[in-house]
Amino acid sequence: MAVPATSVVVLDRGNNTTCTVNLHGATVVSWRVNNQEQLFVSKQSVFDGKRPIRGGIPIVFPQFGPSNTGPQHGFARISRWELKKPPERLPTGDVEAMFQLLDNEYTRTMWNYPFSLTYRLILREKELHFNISVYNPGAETLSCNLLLHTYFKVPDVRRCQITGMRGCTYIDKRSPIALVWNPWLEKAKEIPDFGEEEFPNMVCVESGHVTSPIVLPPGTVFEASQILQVM
Ligand SMILES: O=P(O)(O)OC[C@H]1O[C@H](O)[C@H](O)[C@@H](O)[C@@H]1O
Repeated sequence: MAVPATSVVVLDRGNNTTCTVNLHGATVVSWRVNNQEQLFVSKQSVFDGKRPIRGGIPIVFPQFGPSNTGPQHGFARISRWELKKPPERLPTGDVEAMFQLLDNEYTRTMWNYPFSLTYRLILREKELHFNISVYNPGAETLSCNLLLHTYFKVPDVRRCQITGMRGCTYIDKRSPIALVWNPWLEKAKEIPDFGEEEFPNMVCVESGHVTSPIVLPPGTVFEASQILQVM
């Protein structure tokens, strides 16, 4: 049986509140709350099961940025993930699903370590909860980055305010926990899977562990979580 290049899993909470996950990268490609889309996906994004999806929430692992041995931002966003637990309604009415990525021949060519990544999503009435964990089942210590590269859909980035950064040191490009990115016009022109007229409609607020590596001794797990909420 032919396996489709990309396929999606939908968490449906009712009341036009849904979350759609593409198994290519376990990329959340849509989050609708009362039918209002919250995430940006470029019209130029290519769904060929090879390239990363340009938008939604790609998962950056095992490294942020370029690498000598593998693709930019790692292979998790271009690997096909398994659906570990299909969407299930919880007693609260919320909907939960789980995804998993294990090391395989392909990942071993770029990063020769065993690992298990587990991604758990819970869709609530106005919130989306993310839990992601990296487990090291091997005998060697692992060192990696992990980040959720969230592309928010906004009416006009030039009129956007991102709060909660007060007191943070501003470093152009990187910070240990949160990164804000928009290509703006010139860079947008250079990105093949991004329309140059689209930059006002998105802003990435990325949370993760990128400036220093996550160090995982054998048999240990690193867990991170993120909650998105519509006010
Ligand atoms: O084009 P990509 O590989 O998806 O990377 C998109 C962007 O990701 C991050 O936000 C980096 O800080 C940017 O430098 C990079 O351009």
